[in-house]
Amino acid sequence: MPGKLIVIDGLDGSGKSTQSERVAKCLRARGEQVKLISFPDYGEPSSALVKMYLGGEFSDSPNGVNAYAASTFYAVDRYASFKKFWEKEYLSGHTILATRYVSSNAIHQMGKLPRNQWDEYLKWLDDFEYEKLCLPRPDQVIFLNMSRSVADRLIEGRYGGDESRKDIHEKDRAYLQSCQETAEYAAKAQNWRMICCDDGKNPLPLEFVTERIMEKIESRA
Ligand SMILES: Cc1cn([C@H]2C[C@H](O)[C@@H](COP(=O)(O)OP(=O)(O)O)O2)c(=O)[nH]c1=O
Repeated sequence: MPGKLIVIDGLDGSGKSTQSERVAKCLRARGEQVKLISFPDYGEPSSALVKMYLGGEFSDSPNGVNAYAASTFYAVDRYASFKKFWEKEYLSGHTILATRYVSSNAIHQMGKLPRNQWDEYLKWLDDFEYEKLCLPRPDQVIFLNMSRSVADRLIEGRYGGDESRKDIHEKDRAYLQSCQETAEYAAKAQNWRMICCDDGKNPLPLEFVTERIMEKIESRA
């Protein structure tokens, strides 16, 4: 029997990786066999097109690469990761905890399209990644919701003010702002669980957010 696939997603700078590691620890402490995966899979050659895109080799602006083209770069990277690194564990009942997944395409690519094409895009994405590529559907998507201003500060801290280290998404504030809107739209359409991660000024304590995530995971059934 396949295991569980739980996705932790969120906007850039929302603390996904930190929380995924903390949640993996909690699940392991409960005796679950957990494999932690993360997308893009930067350490693997399958992420080459994603790196070219984020590095600005196709265009300086996210909008210079259309939503469908960019989505396929990420989807192919996911496919390679699934086949090489977690298909067996997933099929033999392990819990797979993914930092970002198909949901990230909805959040970060859909906004390149006019709003009246968002439903069509979500339908295409679902069909392409889950039906055609046969990637497993998540049992649960948990979205870490962090105000743009707080996330921006965390991103700045990460790069120490060095603009050149940011990818084309991180450099574009208007684009990042539009991702908040697409995330809220997709979360509603696809029944993601939203967790608020800041008090409007500062991030909430890590332990508090981890507890909220664990509550969502436990109340899944
Ligand atoms: C996994 C994934 C990421 N993305 C975007 C989100 C990010 O802006 C960018 C790189 O992801 P990531 O390195 O996770 O960004 P960060 O560490 O800043 O949170 O790629 C997609 O557009 N589609 C996807 O499927």
